[in-house]
Amino acid sequence: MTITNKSINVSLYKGFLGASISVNQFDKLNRLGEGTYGVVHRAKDRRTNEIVALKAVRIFANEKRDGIPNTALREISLLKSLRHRNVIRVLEVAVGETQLDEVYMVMEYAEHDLADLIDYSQARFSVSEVKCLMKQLLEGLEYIHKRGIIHRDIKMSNLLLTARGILKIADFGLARSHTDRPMTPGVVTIWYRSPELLFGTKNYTSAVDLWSAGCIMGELTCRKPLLPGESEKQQIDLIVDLLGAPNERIWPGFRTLPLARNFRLHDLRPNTLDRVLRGQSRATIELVNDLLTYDPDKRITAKEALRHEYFEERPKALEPGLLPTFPEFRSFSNASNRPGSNRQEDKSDDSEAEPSNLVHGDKRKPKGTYAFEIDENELVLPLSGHDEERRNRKRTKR
Ligand SMILES: Nc1ncnc2c1ncn2[C@@H]1O[C@H](COP(=O)(O)OP(=O)(O)OP(=O)(O)O)[C@@H](O)[C@H]1O
Repeated sequence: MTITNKSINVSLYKGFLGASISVNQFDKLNRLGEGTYGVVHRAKDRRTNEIVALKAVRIFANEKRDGIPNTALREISLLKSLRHRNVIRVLEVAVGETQLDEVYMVMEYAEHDLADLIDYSQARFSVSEVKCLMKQLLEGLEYIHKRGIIHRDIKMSNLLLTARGILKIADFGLARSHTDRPMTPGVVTIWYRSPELLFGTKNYTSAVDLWSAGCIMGELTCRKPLLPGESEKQQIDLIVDLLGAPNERIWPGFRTLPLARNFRLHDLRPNTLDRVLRGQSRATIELVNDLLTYDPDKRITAKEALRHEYFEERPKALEPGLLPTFPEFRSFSNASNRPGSNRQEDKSDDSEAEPSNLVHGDKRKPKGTYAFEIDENELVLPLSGHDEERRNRKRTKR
């Protein structure tokens, strides 16, 4: 179904969304977070006692009059059609008891998002753990790209992680089926934004998600954001510092991009990725480089990346079930702050046989004591020193 209008009437959306149930079937437990398109709660399904994530789909006042905005419908219908282990599953759609324009997405629940794990638990992933996460991210991307869907907002906070180590790509609020129509630039969070978007292209492809994946891989590997720009200009400067300047030779057509003229790029800068990733294997540096290729047409695809030597060489990707768990984070996901994880420091020689610092299965108690109960509603905990970085990380579309 193609949606062309700004919104769709309530009378139509029921058929569009399929059968829906009342939101009263769910007990809200705690607030997980809030994105541009709505508040997300952890909730219990009264019928089954299953824990789910309940996302209220925000309907902006100006759109409310006409029914459900097509951005919401787009996300819901897209997600409902997707079935992949690494893509968050929409289980069903719930509506308000009396108001039909209150729409909630009932999603499978994932305990963490990677932004929180990095910011609050200061999770330090070993090589085989990073490989495990990257493999899952690329598998999810391969799946959606094969279906003509571009996510466009791949970032740490949109990568959820279940207690069983399964990475789930979430938040398709900005996703859109890939067509030949020009699309609006400026939609990927700036740290993970591809150069073609920064230079104002209107005809971008699924390659934008692979650039973001390169930034994620670099960040997980270096344990700090690779390109934490504060503005488009600074973002481009950081990219040029890291990779050297783009030019017509390595990126044919670059000069014709709408904003390319606005930037003075110094041609002689070398690519410094190997310096930034010092100590990593050649294959690691090569794959990040392939993902961070200026020319989107030459950028590696998800399918190709999965066949890269990086995944062949040792240490191999860990099985998801062997990823560390962060038990004290459970049920707190996305509260204002959280205690640290019970992971030990990464001693890491990345032995694939016995992954370090893991809390397999987990019977161990988290270190430290916490002055609150697990199922508290709307937890508000003290803020940590990571808040500035978190604010930036969470900062989104401009
Ligand atoms: N299925 C889920 N299970 C657990 N937590 C979730 C789930 N979906 C979303 N969340 C949490 O809720 C937060 C808000 O999610 P949402 O997708 O609405 O916005 P966002 O990605 O943070 O921001 P934006 O939509 O503006 O890019 C996420 O950061 C995530 O931690």
